[in-house]
Amino acid sequence: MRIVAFNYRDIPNFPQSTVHGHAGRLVFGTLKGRPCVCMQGRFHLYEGYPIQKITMPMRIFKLLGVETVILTNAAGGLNQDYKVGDIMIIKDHLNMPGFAGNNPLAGPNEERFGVRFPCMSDAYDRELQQLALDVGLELGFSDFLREGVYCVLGGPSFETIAECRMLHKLGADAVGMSTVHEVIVARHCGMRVFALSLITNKAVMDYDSEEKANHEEVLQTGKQRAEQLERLVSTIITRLEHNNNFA
Ligand SMILES: O=P(O)(O)O[C@H]1O[C@H](CO)[C@@H](O)[C@H]1O
Ligand code: HPA
Repeated sequence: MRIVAFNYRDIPNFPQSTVHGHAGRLVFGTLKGRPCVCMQGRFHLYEGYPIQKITMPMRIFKLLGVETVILTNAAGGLNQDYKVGDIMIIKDHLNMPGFAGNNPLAGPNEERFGVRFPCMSDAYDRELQQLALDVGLELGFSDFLREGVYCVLGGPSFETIAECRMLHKLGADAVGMSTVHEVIVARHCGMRVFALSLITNKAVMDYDSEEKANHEEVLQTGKQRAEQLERLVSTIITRLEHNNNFA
């Protein structure tokens, strides 16, 4: 397989990755014969970037002709049935920064990308969710494959116990600091979206608990499930309709 990779620092106006574990490269290649572009590292609000900068890659992908975006993230499990290592197909989201007016589409609307008031009730493509469930079953992943609601916060501090309890009551199954802004911009410009959370740690919900959320555990769980996540995503891609480019 031939790949061509660009360091983010060599791409004019591209943000830089500042998070440990994010390589900071844009990689072009083929996955099982399908052309794709892959971000090795994304951007977060807590890095200090304006929300429009965080999501700029989505519009670049649109201009490159990408039709389907596949997003993955690490997240803390709020749903008490979830275990560390579970993979959650995201079926919906809670956009907490958005409640406070921090939405990547705020400001003048870019009409060449999409409408002023885009619908978000269909943000996560239902056919792709079903495809992921089918592929998960085939691969023998059903025991650790879930479907749920992802909630984004600004970070970088992890949540307090009271915050975790509140988010769970509001209907969130997992919490993280990314993805939702990218989804909003990708949907605004009409790309299909599929997203997965790897439950890297359990959100602490109990004052008697000795557990503490930490980035090392997040990275470690990511490494442990990397191979299965790769198989799941690459098999999903092979089943996408022909001529469907993706990021
Ligand atoms: O959402 P991704 O980028 O996968 O990473 C998650 O893990 C980091 C915290 O450990 C935060 O960046 C959080 O958003
Ligand atoms: N909270 C927020 N973001 C996260 C977590 C968490 O517990 N785990 C990985 N990213």
